[in-house]
Amino acid sequence: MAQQSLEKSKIKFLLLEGVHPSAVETLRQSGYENIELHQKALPTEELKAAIASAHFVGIRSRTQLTADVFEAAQKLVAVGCFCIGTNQVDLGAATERGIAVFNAPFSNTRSVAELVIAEAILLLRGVAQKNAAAHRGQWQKSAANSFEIRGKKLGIVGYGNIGMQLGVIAESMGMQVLFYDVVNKLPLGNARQVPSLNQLLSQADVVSLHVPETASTQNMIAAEQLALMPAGSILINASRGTVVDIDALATALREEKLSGAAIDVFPVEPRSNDEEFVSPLREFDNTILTPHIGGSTVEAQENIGMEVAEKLARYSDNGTTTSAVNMPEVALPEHAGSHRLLHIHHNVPGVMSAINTVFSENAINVSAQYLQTNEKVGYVVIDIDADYSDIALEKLAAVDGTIRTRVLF
Ligand SMILES: NC(=O)C1=CN([C@@H]2O[C@H](COP(=O)(O)OP(=O)(O)OC[C@H]3O[C@@H](n4cnc5c(N)ncnc54)[C@H](O)[C@@H]3O)[C@@H](O)[C@H]2O)C=CC1
Ligand SMILES: O=C(O)C(=O)COP(=O)(O)O
Repeated sequence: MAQQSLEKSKIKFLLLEGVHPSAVETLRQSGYENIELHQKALPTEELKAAIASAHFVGIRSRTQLTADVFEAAQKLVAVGCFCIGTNQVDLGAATERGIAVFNAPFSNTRSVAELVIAEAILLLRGVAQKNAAAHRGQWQKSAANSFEIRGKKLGIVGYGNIGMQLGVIAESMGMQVLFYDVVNKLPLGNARQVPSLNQLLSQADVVSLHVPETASTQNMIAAEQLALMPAGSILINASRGTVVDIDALATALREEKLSGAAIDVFPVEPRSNDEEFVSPLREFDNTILTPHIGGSTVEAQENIGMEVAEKLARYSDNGTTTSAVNMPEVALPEHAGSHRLLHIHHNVPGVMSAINTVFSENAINVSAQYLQTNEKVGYVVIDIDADYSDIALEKLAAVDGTIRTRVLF
């Protein structure tokens, strides 16, 4: 597919799921006015209709961008996930179509870590069930089974940006921090990496999950793993709903194996605030259930809005892919005075030499060239004299292995 440079007024941004107004403000400051905003995720058919004319789409965790949806999105250049997780996007399908996907890898980590600390304190004090009882008129003043977090062991599964931040805060409050991760990680403070999930589960008073949704994390915590946890321990999940077998967790709570749980993400989540929340966990007073709000703070959403909108605007303006999750990363200078060709191709032998032949055979002078590849895709950016960009775009689009070309004026 070859795309001509468009005037900014013609470039359409479709922003879904109530992304923060800071995103709109950032896009406007970059000169983009054609912005369609929706406060909710759209049902699939409406999504396909809206995305058909969009060059950029902004989503959060709810909107599923499947291959089928991408098929309807023939003009789409890039996706902005205004969140951390990108599991809701079929990244393979996006890459095959040369659609860059961006996210906000840091902006809501602190919000998640703070929520987890709060939940650990509330659950160790039995506040969830005492609060529920008080709402029913029962007065449960007692110190039985009520503990400080100081000195307790926190087991973090997935020691990435959130897990590490959580560990630092927990340690400053006197907790001992253990973590399990598939990668060897530098432990911050006095945290200690343990070699297996089972070792972590068998000794932690509080287990908190911070892994992404992948095949390896699917039902990572099921009956067998719950059985390893010490009696009276606590499970917190603010990662993805697929990581915990929710029926097994319900059984562990019913059998009073765990003294409580805090769950923010669910295998099936309501599509909007108007839909009923259905879960086997609703019956348990000692379980804090939150509607996927780990990253939903004013601070996080405002920062995410600016961060992801800036990435989309930069990619639109000059082709920069810094921090794209599915494309080779290229940080580009401005290209005043020249036209810029962007070429995304399958990373197979012969494509670069065919591209260079286009310029040598047509006597087109290249003023700058930038290339990055990952195992699947190559991304080359070529600045040339304005007079030659039409012919170069046409010839580049015909090179074998081309996924997408675009020219920027
Ligand atoms: N509840 C909410 O609102 C939010 C939920 N999240 C979720 O939290 C997840 C984690 O976020 P970050 O810490 O920023 O991600 P990250 O990518 O920085 O860290 C994830 C860590 O998990 C590890 N990991 C991956 N597979 C593993 C496995 N099978 N076993 C053990 N460790 C494994 C990785 O090596 C990495 O260290 C996100 O992917 C997202 O799904 C993120 C933000 C808000
Ligand atoms: O950042 C993430 O991965 C989250 O889960 C937050 O999702 P949200 O933007 O609140 O739909």
